[in-house]
Amino acid sequence: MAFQGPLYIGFDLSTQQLKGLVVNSELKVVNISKFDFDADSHGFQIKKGVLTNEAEHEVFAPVALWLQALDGVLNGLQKQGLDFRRVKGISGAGQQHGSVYWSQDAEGLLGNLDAGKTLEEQLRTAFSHPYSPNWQDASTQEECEEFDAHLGGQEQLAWVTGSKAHHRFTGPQILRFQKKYPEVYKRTSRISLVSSFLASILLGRIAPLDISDVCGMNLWNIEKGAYDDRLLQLCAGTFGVEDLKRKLGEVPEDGGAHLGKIHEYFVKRYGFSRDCTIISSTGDNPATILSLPLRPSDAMVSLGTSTTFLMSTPSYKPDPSTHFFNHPTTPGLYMFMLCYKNGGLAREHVRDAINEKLGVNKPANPWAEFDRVMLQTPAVGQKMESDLMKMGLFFPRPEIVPNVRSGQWRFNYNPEDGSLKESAEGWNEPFDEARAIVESQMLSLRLRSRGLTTSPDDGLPAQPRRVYLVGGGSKNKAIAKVAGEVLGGVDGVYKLDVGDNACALGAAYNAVWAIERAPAQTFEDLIGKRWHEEDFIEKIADGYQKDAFEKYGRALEGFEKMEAQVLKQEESRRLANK
Ligand SMILES: Nc1ncnc2c1ncn2[C@@H]1O[C@H](COP(=O)(O)OP(=O)(O)O)[C@@H](O)[C@H]1O
Ligand SMILES: O=C(CO)[C@@H](O)[C@H](O)COP(=O)(O)O
Repeated sequence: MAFQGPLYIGFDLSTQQLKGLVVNSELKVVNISKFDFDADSHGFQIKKGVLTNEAEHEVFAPVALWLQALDGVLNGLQKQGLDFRRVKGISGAGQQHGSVYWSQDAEGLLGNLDAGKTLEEQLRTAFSHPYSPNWQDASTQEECEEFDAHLGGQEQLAWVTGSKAHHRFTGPQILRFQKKYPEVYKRTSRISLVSSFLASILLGRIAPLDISDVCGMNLWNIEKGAYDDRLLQLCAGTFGVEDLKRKLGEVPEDGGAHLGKIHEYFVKRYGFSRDCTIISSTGDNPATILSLPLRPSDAMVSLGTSTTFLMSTPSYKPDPSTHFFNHPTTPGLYMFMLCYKNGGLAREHVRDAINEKLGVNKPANPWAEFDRVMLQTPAVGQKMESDLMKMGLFFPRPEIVPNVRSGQWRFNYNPEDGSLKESAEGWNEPFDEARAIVESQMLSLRLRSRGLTTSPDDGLPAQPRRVYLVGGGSKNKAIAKVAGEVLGGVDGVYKLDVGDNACALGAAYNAVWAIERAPAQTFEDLIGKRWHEEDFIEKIADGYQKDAFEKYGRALEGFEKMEAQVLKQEESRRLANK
């Protein structure tokens, strides 16, 4: 008879889909089920998982969509024959910063779910507001300015909360919500993050916020390990700090906290055991660093809808252009993060323009031409050393780092004399843009992470030891090749065997650790002992190559100047339009 040991589910509630991934105690993946929001949902006018109100730069997602998706994923696992009785623990990961506003009826409805109905059918009135502001939202410029000013400046806010104010961060979002919909805010009984929303549904009562994900709000004082009352005061306005504290609830210190047993709904409808434990759910990026025993010298690049760069580090060095979060499982460690809005969708724009120009219609692999053209294009578009370097910024959506409006900028840079000119002269559009967009994204990562990398060996420049690619784009070996040339990584560029499911895998590992750990055993220790590199990762590209790394080092100087010039131009434009 087959091994009948315990199983663990990790959910990933991201921008464009919900995934459920099942592992056993040996960390092997046994089932995956996916619900694609655009393709598989019904009744929502969403595009790429979200709705937009361009006039106010709002981006938001219908919460009911996620309820439909959760039943959808569980149905999918059931069809695959998963024996739900074996599932001992469930953890999850949610797209970061999004907030869910619960109505006064929420606790009653959650506690009395009827297994004969879908979640969507019975929880429609559990929300005081039907939408969750999405991380791509850019409607909170005014609120961000208030947050940054409140503690004396961006540096101070970054020092206290790990980040300066960002449009998508939940504190500025709640402040705007509270001002825009005061009556709804008043009627809101609780506020969840997307991660704790997911845990709440599984528990059948409102779950606490997670110790790492709470750092994505601009409200949590990382050093004190508590909400910062000054920031809560700003956020809550006339409604007061105590009311907001009640709405947000407690935050357990333990990222592997056992929140309680799964609700009867899931026992009756899907056949879960009553003994199945719900573990704290974290943010999608914190969960991603849990998909392997990451060392402080390694870097992860998540090529999802957003591009994120992640490191686990013992040093807390906050800066207005980066993010620090509490590590999701290990006190004393932090997660360093860079986050870009213009990741996968921006690359898709270039891909589609190339396919259109070439008259390629609905190809089996939509990335084939993008990859071919990118690999044929020389680094920074320089056919000869004496050519000018081509570089640009490609932002179909307003960007986070640097904080600029949507737009495209193309430049020519002369590394010999350091001169830089905004010009598309010599650019063969859209073909040169395939390499330029990937280089641009990678150069930005190298620029902003260099303070955290160290020299891996005598005589080698500071760089990551390994670069792990995860997320949808990690399937792409051409992108991996350019990533290695720009970022380095002496040990090479790797992808996880689970491909674009790293985030769900990290959540599942969190559940394994939370249930099976010995007293005081760390996540790294437990997962490290069970993790077999040869089974779980694949080297897909070389990392450090001296000549390429040095060339991109020269390009980096031009890139930094280019960003500064665009920011200056934009500032003048903004002032002129005031
Ligand atoms: N072969 C590929 N090459 C490059 N990018 C890809 C490829 N396959 C998928 N992607 C990108 O992956 C993105 C989705 O990534 P994923 O991690 O699944 O998304 P999410 O942000 O919802 O977690 C898509 O926007 C797409 O651009
Ligand atoms: O805003 C951030 C991180 O700060 C995003 O990374 C979101 O967490 C959404 O991620 P994906 O859906 O792209 O995985």
